[in-house]
Amino acid sequence: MADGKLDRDFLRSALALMSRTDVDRLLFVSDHPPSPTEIRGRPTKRKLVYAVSSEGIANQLKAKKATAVLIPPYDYTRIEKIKVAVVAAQSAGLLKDGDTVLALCGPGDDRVMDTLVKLVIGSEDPEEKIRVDTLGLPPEFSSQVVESLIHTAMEIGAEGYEGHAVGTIVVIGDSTAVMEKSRQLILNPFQGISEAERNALDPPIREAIKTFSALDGAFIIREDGVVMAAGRYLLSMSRDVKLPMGLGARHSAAASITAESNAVAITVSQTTGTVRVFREGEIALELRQKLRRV
Ligand SMILES: Nc1ncnc2c1ncn2[C@@H]1O[C@H](COP(=O)(O)OP(=O)(O)OP(=O)(O)O)[C@@H](O)[C@H]1O
Repeated sequence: MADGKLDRDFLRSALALMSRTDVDRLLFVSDHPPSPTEIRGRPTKRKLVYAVSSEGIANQLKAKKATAVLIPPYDYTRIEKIKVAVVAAQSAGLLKDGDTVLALCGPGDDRVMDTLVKLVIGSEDPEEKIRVDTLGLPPEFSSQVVESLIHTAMEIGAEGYEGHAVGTIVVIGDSTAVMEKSRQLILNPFQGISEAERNALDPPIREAIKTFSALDGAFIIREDGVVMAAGRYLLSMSRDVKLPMGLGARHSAAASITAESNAVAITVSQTTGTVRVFREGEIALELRQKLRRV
């Protein structure tokens, strides 16, 4: 049976592994950072990256010269939380291909850490269950745009719209081709708004995306975050896609558009709330929810 001492020893052992030269980063995925006494004197604390779900905690850590990234505050499984934290750290430029990362997290509110995962960024090993590396975005993409839209998708999956589960597709990049391969289903709510005022990097625009996710059709977004349209029906029906059984028209349309263009598509399943990122006709990242709130 676990007791407090075992938990403390587990944490200490994980922190001790950080000092190995073949470990590049330790991702500490929790809103409860270890106490200063646990960290004090560890020469390798610069390898520590905290992934926290509140801006307040992130700011406190940054004030202490620690490195912190923000992840959405939803109750995902441990592995999903680690995946999101890795995406956030990658997008902040804290991880690079080939880095060996240890990620620590726990269940629920993460007071007790009980899971330690080792992963290599960019590894193609099919045995590796965490495939965040395969996102491998082309250089024209802003990882900040993609990451913030993944977070928005997770919020849509967790919260829905006014208590109802909703699903949606967000297509990012290669927007001229994507517009050609889609048609308008409803009036485009973003039409007539200047480019500067419809960028998904702005929180109010992401809020608008959450609201409009209740409408039918897909969002089309340029690499730099400018929202080109909402309510688009994707016309692509590529045979060149790999989809697991059980996924329907929405996921197939998202996979197809990425097979037929250089775009990336993020889907939120209305049925399960699962967020998937598609690239080149395949799922590159899958984030399942532990508990649905709607
Ligand atoms: N080609 C398309 N372009 C844009 N939206 C689409 C397209 N095809 C389907 N959808 C949207 O997906 C919705 C759900 O379709 P379906 O149930 O077949 O998808 P699914 O892949 O099983 O996804 P979910 O898990 O959300 O149910 C449709 O009502 C429609 O709003």
